[in-house]
Amino acid sequence: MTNAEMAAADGATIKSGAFGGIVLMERAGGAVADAALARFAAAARVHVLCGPGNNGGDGYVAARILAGKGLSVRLYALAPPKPGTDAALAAETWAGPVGGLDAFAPDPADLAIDAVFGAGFSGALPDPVQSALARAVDRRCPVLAVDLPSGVNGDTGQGAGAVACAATVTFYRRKPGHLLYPGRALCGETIVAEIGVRAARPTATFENAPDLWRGALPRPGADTHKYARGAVAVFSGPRHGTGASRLAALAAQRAGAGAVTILGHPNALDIHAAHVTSIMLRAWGDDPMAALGTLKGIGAVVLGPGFGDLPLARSLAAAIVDDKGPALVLDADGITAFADDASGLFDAARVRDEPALVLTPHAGEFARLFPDLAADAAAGKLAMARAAAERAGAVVVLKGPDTVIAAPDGRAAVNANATPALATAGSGDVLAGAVAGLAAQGMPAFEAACAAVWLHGEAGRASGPLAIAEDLIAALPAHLSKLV
Ligand SMILES: NC(=O)C1=CN([C@@H]2O[C@H](COP(=O)(O)OP(=O)(O)OC[C@H]3O[C@@H](n4cnc5c(N)ncnc54)[C@H](O)[C@@H]3O)[C@@H](O)[C@H]2O)[C@@H](O)CC1
Ligand SMILES: Nc1ncnc2c1ncn2[C@@H]1O[C@H](COP(=O)(O)OP(=O)(O)O)[C@@H](O)[C@H]1O
Ligand SMILES: [K+]
Repeated sequence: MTNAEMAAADGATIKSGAFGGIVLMERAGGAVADAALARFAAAARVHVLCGPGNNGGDGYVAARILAGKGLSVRLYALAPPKPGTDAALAAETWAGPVGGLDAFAPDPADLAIDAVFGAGFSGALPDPVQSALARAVDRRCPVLAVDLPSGVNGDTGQGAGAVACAATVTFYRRKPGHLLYPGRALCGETIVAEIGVRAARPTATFENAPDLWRGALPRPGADTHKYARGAVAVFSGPRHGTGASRLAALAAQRAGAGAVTILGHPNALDIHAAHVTSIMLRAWGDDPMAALGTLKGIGAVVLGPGFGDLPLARSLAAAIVDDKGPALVLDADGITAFADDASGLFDAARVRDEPALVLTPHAGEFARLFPDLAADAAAGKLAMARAAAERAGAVVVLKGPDTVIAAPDGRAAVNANATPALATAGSGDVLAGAVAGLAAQGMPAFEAACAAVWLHGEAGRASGPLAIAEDLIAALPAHLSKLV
């Protein structure tokens, strides 16, 4: 849930009359105290740092409960809570002294509870907060964050001045800032406490996980045949650049596509012929555009990996999208080909009722295609991908350690199962092929992209830290077959 979605859920829960905000705050503070007792019961002292908002309110509650359990608790406030708020009510229940943040002097055997800022924070961390948090790090005192490490923006994961916490207790649902970097790394272990919030309405933001797309996975009927099981075409690069397209083609097969064809110049196909067996090869001869005539019956096309010829990539992609042809996964050179002007491609893509274009940029490619969106770094990766998807009429897979998948209808998922094992040449080609393989089997583009990103992450985990792209392909089916 984004901050706004969470605030709406909190508000709706309170408005429903079941219980007031102070009850939610008591439960939130109680969950923080539980986490402190479960993980840091041996702490010599517990230092609770409180801000002026409701995040601070949770801190006052936790401090009271922990003191009641016999722990040695000290409390420091950046500023008193605003009168009339739940936080002010919570602060009244704290009977002990309240120091300023400058009095906070932690030791390694202590625990610090960071209840300075949570979902309501934006902008830059005030100096006294930054220096207090830095003291905890310098003094090797573990920090337990309430909702978010102070300074981390719940919507973007950005957090200048925020420090790495041992654990973070958040409420009801994780926020994008718990999954997007650097926030994800700063949170440490993330604990989600229920506290009784009820969702106001369906949300559009998800952690990418099988529940989101399992129902759309292809399940071939008994009467299927190889073309009905999904036909994919992959455009080859030139003679000395065939590997990337082969990786994509193999990944499409391993994602279950029944018939995969590599299209290319005869020179390039000679090289492919020495490598592949069940993949079909089709030469385009002197007129590459004639290859488009062979796309009849094809469900999804991959264009871009190792392709090389940017003007040709541009012509082919534009023709496929203009003709309302098969789903098109545009990757690598296919994206770069539209760096100067993608508006025609996007106009054609937006005409479709259901998105049939999938763009799979890494950050550098994204900046080529959407320079204005990339320039507004403060907006964060989630907002960037959403804006790009809407503009392009495409599913946008903005890759990286925290890949975001966004659809033109506003849905977006943040992926959290990838490991650095995926940072290996050809890994993106495998992903592009897997998206096409699933899309060709009839999965809607957003679900196909989410599923492929997740399966790619699982394949990386299963293949160990030294995986190469070929290993990822081999590891795709095990994870897919567990889900169908
Ligand atoms: N009913 C609710 O809404 C619940 C809220 N909860 C807690 O409430 C938190 C959200 O509370 P709030 O909305 O009050 O927000 P926060 O407590 O996160 O922060 C808001 C306060 O910080 C100030 N602030 C924001 N940015 C600042 C900056 N750059 N420099 C200096 N001051 C800044 C604001 O003026 C405001 O006083 C959640 O993170 C969670 O911990 C929980 O108690 C559960 C229930
Ligand atoms: N540090 C990382 N942690 C997790 N996943 C990563 C990391 N770095 C890259 N990836 C993933 O690896 C893939 C790399 O794709 P790409 O940059 O297109 O590489 P290539 O062009 O070599 O195939 C993407 O799916 C990306 O999300
Ligand atoms: K906090």
